[in-house]
Amino acid sequence: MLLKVNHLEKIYNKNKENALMALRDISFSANQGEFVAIMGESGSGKSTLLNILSMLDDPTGGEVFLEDKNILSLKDAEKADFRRRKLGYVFQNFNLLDQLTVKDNILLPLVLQGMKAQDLKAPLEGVVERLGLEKLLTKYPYQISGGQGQRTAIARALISNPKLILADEPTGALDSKTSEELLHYFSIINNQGQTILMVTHSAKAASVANRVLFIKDGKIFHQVYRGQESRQEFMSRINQAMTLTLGGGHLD
Ligand SMILES: Nc1ncnc2c1ncn2[C@@H]1O[C@H](COP(=O)(O)OP(=O)(O)OP(=O)(O)O)[C@@H](O)[C@H]1O
Repeated sequence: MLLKVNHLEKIYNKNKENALMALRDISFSANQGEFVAIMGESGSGKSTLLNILSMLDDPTGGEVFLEDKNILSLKDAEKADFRRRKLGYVFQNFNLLDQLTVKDNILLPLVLQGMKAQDLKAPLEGVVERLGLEKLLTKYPYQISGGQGQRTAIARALISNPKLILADEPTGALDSKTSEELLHYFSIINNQGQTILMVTHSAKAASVANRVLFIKDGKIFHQVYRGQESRQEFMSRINQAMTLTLGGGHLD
């Protein structure tokens, strides 16, 4: 088991008048190599969950294990190091730095880890080849398209060879053609063994995952597995499950 989440609870402003329970009893796990999508309506707790898994925020209860390590028990210095080595991030707005070239953006996580210049070449070449970025390396983020920016962001997420990639609405700012391109790359890296956890509003995006978790009112309401279904079949099942999740229906 790569990731194990046990009874996660998050109460914002705990013990205050305006306390709000954003996550109430979230438990799930993910195997190495799985591609899990997380869906749920606005305010259901998706970002809260992702922030906790990203180690940017602490829960008020529960446990998170990554490779059998309880990430919530780490001290701050260990936490920063663990995040850099084990996790990769892809955000909706890419978060590329405009003052750095594509190449330097991709290398940033390794530079922050303190890796020596001569050790950067091999990992750079690996991700550049996987994502077809050879011709873009000397360009700046404002000189490339949205899809190219998102591919750069994936390369940056992959370069430290993370155990888990966390993606927050990665197609949110892309048109449908570019979204498909991004999802195609996600599928490729997943087929190569990369574990991915992706929050999305889009059934189309979720349909490239192996499994979709539906969150409602801070709890996991339902999950669907793709199995042997075609992407189209899986997408229609995701849409049905989404309707039930939104409509407050009961599931068997
Ligand atoms: N820092 C915070 N302080 C207090 N309440 C918060 C905070 N962040 C989120 N919340 C509340 O927690 C609940 C869950 O929010 P969250 O952002 O996790 O939902 P979401 O599913 O990601 O929504 P969206 O799809 O709109 O991004 C919401 O009711 C939200 O208002």
